[in-house]
Order: sequence, then structure tokens, then C-alpha cells
Amino acid sequence: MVVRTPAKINLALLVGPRRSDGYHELASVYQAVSLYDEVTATSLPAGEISISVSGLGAEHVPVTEDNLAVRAASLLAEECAIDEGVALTIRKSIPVAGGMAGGSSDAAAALVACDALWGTELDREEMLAVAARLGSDVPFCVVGGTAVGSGHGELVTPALARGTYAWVLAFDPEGLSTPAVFSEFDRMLDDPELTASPTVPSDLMAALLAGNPVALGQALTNDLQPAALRLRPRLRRVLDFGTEHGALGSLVSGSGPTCVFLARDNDHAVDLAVTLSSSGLVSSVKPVSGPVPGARVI
Ligand SMILES: C[C@@](CO)(OP(=O)(O)O)[C@H](O)COP(=O)(O)OP(=O)(O)OC[C@H]1O[C@@H](n2ccc(N)nc2=O)[C@H](O)[C@@H]1O
Ligand SMILES: Nc1ncnc2c1ncn2[C@@H]1O[C@H](COP(=O)(O)OP(=O)(O)O)[C@@H](O)[C@H]1O
Repeated sequence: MVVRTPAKINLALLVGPRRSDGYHELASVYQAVSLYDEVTATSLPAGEISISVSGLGAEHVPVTEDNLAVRAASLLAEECAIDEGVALTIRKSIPVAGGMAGGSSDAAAALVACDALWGTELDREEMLAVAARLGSDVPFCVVGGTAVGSGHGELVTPALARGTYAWVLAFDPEGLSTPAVFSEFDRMLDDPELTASPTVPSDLMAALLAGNPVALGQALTNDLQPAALRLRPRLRRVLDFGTEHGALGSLVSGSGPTCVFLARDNDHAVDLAVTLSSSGLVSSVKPVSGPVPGARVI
């Protein structure tokens, strides 16, 4: 069973104060983009789960029971009370700890692959409930497209969105830890009451409904960006460079450090990618498009 599974960007990320369970209440608008990991699942004898990882940043990915894809397979087997094994192989193209949900996407892919391999046939609601137990971003990675996330990000509702958008991703050579960025956000928050109930911005939802890239570019927003910039100050110059070269919008994706630029169209995305790449400011760049579907058997 081979599953292709996309990276995500956050078009909006509004973050409330830390809750008593350690998570932050948030309102997110996710979009899946055309940068994919590939997860292959092959039958093994009952109870055996193996993992191997290759590709971009593979040396930073655990090949133990801590791997999110392994956790996904174990949880599915436990939830469905079945005695099956699986060999999981991940080919990574999504940068590790890049703010693009690479690990969550691998977990979503492992769920989809094992569900098909083992014939557990979870319905959508059951699949999303298992996904939510694995991480805040995992349910979105199952669903894909463009969706609104609430709770700590795990409750997803497809968004009314028109159009396909041309994005440029600019990767940083070193990842950022999601918990560290949330902790920096806490330190920088002057008045927690100000953002107690985050809600998605209506101008962004209107831009998506209209399929208007100019309005979308102006509405992009990320409450974690100041914290990510504090931890990785060099990203400021990357964002400014994109804006100076005609990006309709520039922001840090989620907890970073990947920077995202909205281009006018595919040709502009290629031009912007070439210019950014020769700037020496980033380790690599990639033009992508979105939305694309979530984790799917191919
Ligand atoms: C910030 C976001 C934006 O989409 O993703 P990334 O940009 O890292 O990919 C997500 O909220 C990350 O989702 P994910 O990476 O699945 O996080 P989880 O495994 O659920 O949580 C990891 C840790 O991040 C912090 N966390 C996560 C989500 C949340 N709403 N509040 C938090 O404070 C907690 O410290 C938690 O222990
Ligand atoms: N399959 C996996 N792919 C990537 N990272 C994984 C995986 N399983 C566990 N991890 C761990 O999760 C951490 C977060 O990775 P990732 O999901 O790529 O980043 P982000 O949360 O910024 O989107 C990594 O530091 C890595 O150690």
C-alpha cells in the first residue's frame, strides 16, 4: 500500500493562551500543498511493526516507536483490536521540524495505509478521532484541501474556498521545535485576555470564498510568527525579500521556520523561487500549489 501525503501551510493561525492541558486554544486555516512524503505499508506477522526512513532530513527522524507513523499504526491496531503487523517505509520530501506538519502527515499516511492494508475500513469520523489522538495537525493531514481548525487544531471543517494558489516555500537549514515556539509565544504575550477566544479572520474567509489571491495575500496572518522570528531572527530578511520581489503575501508557516510566499501565478512563483534561491538567504526553495487532497492511496 503506497500513500502520498501532503505538507500543510497555515493561511491563518490565531493562538489563545495556554490551556490547563498544556495546549493552546487556536483558530487555524490550513491548506495542503503539493509537496509530498510517501509512506509504504507492507504486511508483517502479527504484532511486528518496523520503520525505515529515507530522503530529506531522514537523519533527524526517529526510527523507533516514537516515530509518528509507528504510533499511528500501533494506535490503529489497538483501537480496532486486530492482530496484524506492518513494515512502514517513509520517503521524506517535507522538511523535518519545518512548520509544515511533516511528521503529522506521515502519521495520517500510516493510518490511511494500514486501514487499507488491514481492512479495518474506519469511516471518516472514526479515522479523524484516531488521528486527533496522534497530534493537533494529523486530522487535517487526513482531510487535506483547505480547512478551518479549532480546539487545539484537531477539529477540522472544510472551508468554502475557490481557486488554486501558487506558493513559494523557502526552507531554513535548521528546524524549529513546535513546543519551543509556543513557549516563546507565552513569554511574549503581554495580556492573555486579549486573545482568549481566537477566531478565523473574516477577510481571509471572504478572500478564499471569492478566490481572490490579492485579498488572500493581504489577509494572511500568524500569531506564532513573532515568536518564530525571535528564535530565528534571520527569517525577517527572508520575509522582507519576498515582499520586495512582488509576493502578494509573506509569512512564516505555523511554528516555522519555513517561510511561505503567495505569488501572482505559476510564472511569478517560478521567478520568485529563482530570485530567492540566488539571494543566498535560504537553503532551498520550492514553488508549490494548493489546495491538494490529504493522504491518499496511490
Ligand atoms: C503549530 C502547528 C500549526 O498548525 O503546526 P506546526 O507549524 O508545528 O507544523 C500546530 O499547532 C502544531 O501541531 P502538532 O505539531 O501536531 O503539535 P502536537 O504534536 O499536537 O503538540 C506538540 C506540542 O506543541 C504545543 N502545542 C501544540 C498545539 C497547540 N494548539 N498548542 C500547543 O501548545 C504543545 O506544547 C504540544 O505538546
Ligand atoms: N515521521 C516523522 N517525520 C518527521 N518527524 C517526525 C516523525 N516522527 C516523529 N518526528 C519528530 O517530530 C518532530 C516534528 O517534526 P515535523 O512534524 O516534521 O515538524 P513540525 O511540527 O514543525 O511540522 C521532529 O523533530 C521529529 O523528531
